[in-house]
Amino acid sequence: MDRIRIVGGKTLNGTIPISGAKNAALPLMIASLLTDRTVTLENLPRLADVSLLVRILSNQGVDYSIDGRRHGEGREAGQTVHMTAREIVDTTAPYELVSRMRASFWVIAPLLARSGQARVSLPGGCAIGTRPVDLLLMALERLGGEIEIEGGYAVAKAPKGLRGAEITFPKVTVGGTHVALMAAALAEGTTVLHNAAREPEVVDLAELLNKMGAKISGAGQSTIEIVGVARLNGAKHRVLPDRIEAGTYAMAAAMTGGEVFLDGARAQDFQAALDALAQCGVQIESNDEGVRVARNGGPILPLDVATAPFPAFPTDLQAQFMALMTRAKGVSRITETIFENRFMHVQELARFGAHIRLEGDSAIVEGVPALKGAPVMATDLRASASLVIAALAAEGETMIQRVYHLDRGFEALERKLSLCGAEIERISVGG
Ligand SMILES: CC(=O)N[C@H]1[C@@H](OP(=O)(O)OP(=O)(O)OC[C@H]2O[C@@H](n3ccc(=O)[nH]c3=O)[C@H](O)[C@@H]2O)O[C@H](CO)[C@@H](O)[C@@H]1O
Ligand SMILES: C=C(OP(=O)(O)O)C(=O)O
Repeated sequence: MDRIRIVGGKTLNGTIPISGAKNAALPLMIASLLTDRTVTLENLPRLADVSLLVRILSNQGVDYSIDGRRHGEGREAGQTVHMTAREIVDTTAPYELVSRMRASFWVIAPLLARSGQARVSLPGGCAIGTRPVDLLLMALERLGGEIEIEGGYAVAKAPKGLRGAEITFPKVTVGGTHVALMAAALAEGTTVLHNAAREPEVVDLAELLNKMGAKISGAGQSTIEIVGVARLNGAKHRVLPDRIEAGTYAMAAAMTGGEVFLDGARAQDFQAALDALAQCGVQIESNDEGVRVARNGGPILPLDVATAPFPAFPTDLQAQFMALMTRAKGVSRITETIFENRFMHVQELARFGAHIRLEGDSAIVEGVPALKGAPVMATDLRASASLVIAALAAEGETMIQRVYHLDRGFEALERKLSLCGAEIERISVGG
């Protein structure tokens, strides 16, 4: 199992190319099941989750080819994938694969919409809470799906096809919104989603679906209207830049000091996080090309933040921000409102000498003058990123174990950071 070794204390300076977003790439790939024509996705990140989803989709009948390799000056070019599901050969998505990744459960929507049936294992994913799928199933049932849970699988049928409906989500759900968009795109009649997720990844999926011939309006707002169509076509689409990757490197640069340009990042996609950094004393500038983040000498100021659905501060940057606050000049309170168990990083950050105590859904972080390197263990994807950020600023050596969590969502992390001056290497253990 690989480990990552970091010797802290170097400032970060340079340019970091931002990859395509994992959380956009996954639903975009799944949308290829909705048509017998070719869906081409550019700027696909090289991530473990993407490879796993390719395996799941190919079981279901998606033929794929991938091209595009690294080019020029150390920049990532992203990959281009062509996906064609001429026919659905298997409407089952098995436990062995779906239990490893939350988003793969979303295949239930295109399978049901296109084939009238689906049998999909209940999902897995990061251990950050119970993560039920009741709202996803509620949306499909509102559209006419009949669903039972049998042997750990959601077994869905739509013998009379799907039909448009009014769907009100009692809670904002990204996955629920993705599933409803895909199913409603091929339903008969009009669907209106109320209290839909407004995340940029939802907008990206709606854009692809519209290029495929869907009639979706309002994506990015709380109310989305979908006029169903009988069939969808192929299309070409570029995966949007990863706002969580960009936010993570912004926090890394804020932590170490220095100046980093996040090449390709779109400030509007993570404005709440950039605003928080600005309040912590970090200089932020953005333009059409990307976002510049700098902290030259001044202290890190403490700040209270609470996670909430977009456009508020994202839960996927909570752990990274907590790492930054461990070095702030004062006390900050970080409140997690999305997932009930997303504080696994607290006990690992304590190994660096951080002072953090939990009070219900909040972490109270008392900044310390210095962190010290330590052996630590990654517990989930974004928690792992928080350990990298702490290690970059800690005195001495840190060894991070279980880095397969990082490989789910950060493309070429060591390379991107070392090109900016970090002392970081991957140690492959056992070949
Ligand atoms: C692959 C992907 O895009 N993952 C993201 C997606 O996850 P995901 O789509 O799983 O997250 P949701 O937005 O659905 O979850 C939000 C909240 O709703 C709850 N809920 C959700 C569905 C449901 O049927 N019932 C229910 O109660 C969840 O437990 C959670 O408390 O959005 C999360 C919130 O921004 C991010 O942290 C994840 O990185
Ligand atoms: C929680 C995450 O991913 P997933 O929903 O795939 O578990 C994440 O991207 O931070």
